[in-house]
Amino acid sequence: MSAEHWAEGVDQLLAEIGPVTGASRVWVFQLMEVQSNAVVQDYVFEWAPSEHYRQLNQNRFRFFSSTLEDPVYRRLVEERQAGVSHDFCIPLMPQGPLRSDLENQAIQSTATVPLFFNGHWWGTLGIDDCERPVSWRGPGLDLLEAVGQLIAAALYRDQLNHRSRQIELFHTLANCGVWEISLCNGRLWCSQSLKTLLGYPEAYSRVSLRRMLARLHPEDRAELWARLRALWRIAESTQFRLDGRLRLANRSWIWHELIGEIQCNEVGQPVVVAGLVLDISRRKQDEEQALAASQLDALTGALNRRGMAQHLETIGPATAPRHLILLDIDHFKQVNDTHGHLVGDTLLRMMVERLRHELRPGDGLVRLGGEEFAVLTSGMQDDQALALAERLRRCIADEPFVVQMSEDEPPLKVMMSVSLGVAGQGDEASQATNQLMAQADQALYAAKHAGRNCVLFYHEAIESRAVSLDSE
Ligand SMILES: Nc1nc2c(ncn2[C@@H]2O[C@H](COP(=O)(O)OP(=O)(O)OP(=O)(O)O)[C@@H](O)[C@H]2O)c(=O)[nH]1
Repeated sequence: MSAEHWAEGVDQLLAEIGPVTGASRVWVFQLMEVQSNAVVQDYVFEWAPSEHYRQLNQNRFRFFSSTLEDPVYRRLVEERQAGVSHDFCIPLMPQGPLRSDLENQAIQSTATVPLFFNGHWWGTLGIDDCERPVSWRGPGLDLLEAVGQLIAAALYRDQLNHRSRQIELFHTLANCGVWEISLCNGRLWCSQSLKTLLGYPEAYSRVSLRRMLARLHPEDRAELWARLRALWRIAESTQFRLDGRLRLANRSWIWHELIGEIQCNEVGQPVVVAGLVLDISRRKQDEEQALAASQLDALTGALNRRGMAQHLETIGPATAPRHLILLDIDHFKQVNDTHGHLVGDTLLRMMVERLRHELRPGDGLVRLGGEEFAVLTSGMQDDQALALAERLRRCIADEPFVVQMSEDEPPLKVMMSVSLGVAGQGDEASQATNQLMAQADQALYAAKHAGRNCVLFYHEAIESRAVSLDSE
């Protein structure tokens, strides 16, 4: 009987034994509920040689309830629950409700076999003969019992198939695999979905633990061992979670969460480690994007102060001279006052674009706030940093910004300029960033003082400021 088409299989089976027995009807009732004074059943399968004998579609057999008030019927039910088969030749039955009920259905003889599933009475397989008052005991009942066992086996297989389909579906939907390692013999078992994920063919019999661990990123493998060793010492059933990168069939490293449980035997010895592997690449991507976004200025896309701290951490303690260029837009208030804040915002964005073009990928462009920016560079000599600052000044001042706010209005041409102060860390790699910032700020202040739209290096700034203070 095909387990995939369990119901069709039962229909076919009934249709095969029906003609062989010459019966008027072969049927299956499914038990719904045994109440204190009644049994509720449903008529679920039927074979009959002609329409005349059909009962399945009659409304009275839909979830029909049979009372247990009749002691004969009550005993019949108790015996069915105990797995007993029955056969009745109706004219030979004692008078009573059961006989009347069978006579009302024009049954002359009948045989029934209880169907068991998971140790419980699941339903009843029956055969009715409306023409012959014969005894079904012997080969007839034996055949019915064999068929009953086939149906129960098919039911069981169907449920197992159903469960394994559900589990595989769950694995697929949840993007997860299941594994289990026996600590007694080091054997690994893994689910079909995990094998597929790792690129093993469906029929592959066993993935070795060594191969599986080789798929885990070396850093994460070390972390896994450290965790397991720590848990080992506690020696009690306990769970752990670890984010790790798995190398998949396509050789890409994909973030997964390993959720495992150490199971101990009765004397507290770890015997099994089992768990799940969940694809968390989407979550990791979202986290990385959120982190990156939290380090960027929302208006211009330049780094914000948090991003600047991260950038400084990434380049580490400077091995090569590091420079900080502070840049402040000249008379930006006037720009806002003349053209409005929206135009001001657009100009800020366009300005950042222009500055980016002059920078190398490793340089950090930071919006410190308002119309003040910083550029962090490393690997340059003082004169190179000064030249870069000068290029930055020119890229803003030399060309007007063309702003098209709406299609109905002509484009605006806005000239802008910036003042810049540069400070260098020189060979003193230990110089703190805020000290560098303070020096660049002094240079910027001096550049503003010197008439704006110019670049001053920290030392020059001091001198020029001294000169200008002298002349004041
Ligand atoms: N459109 C716009 N304007 C901003 C933003 N942040 C700050 N500003 C404006 O930038 C202007 C800064 O003005 P000030 O500090 O007086 O400086 P300034 O007019 O550029 O003059 P100097 O720096 O002395 O050359 C103010 O009008 C702020 O409103 C922003 O995000 N968008």
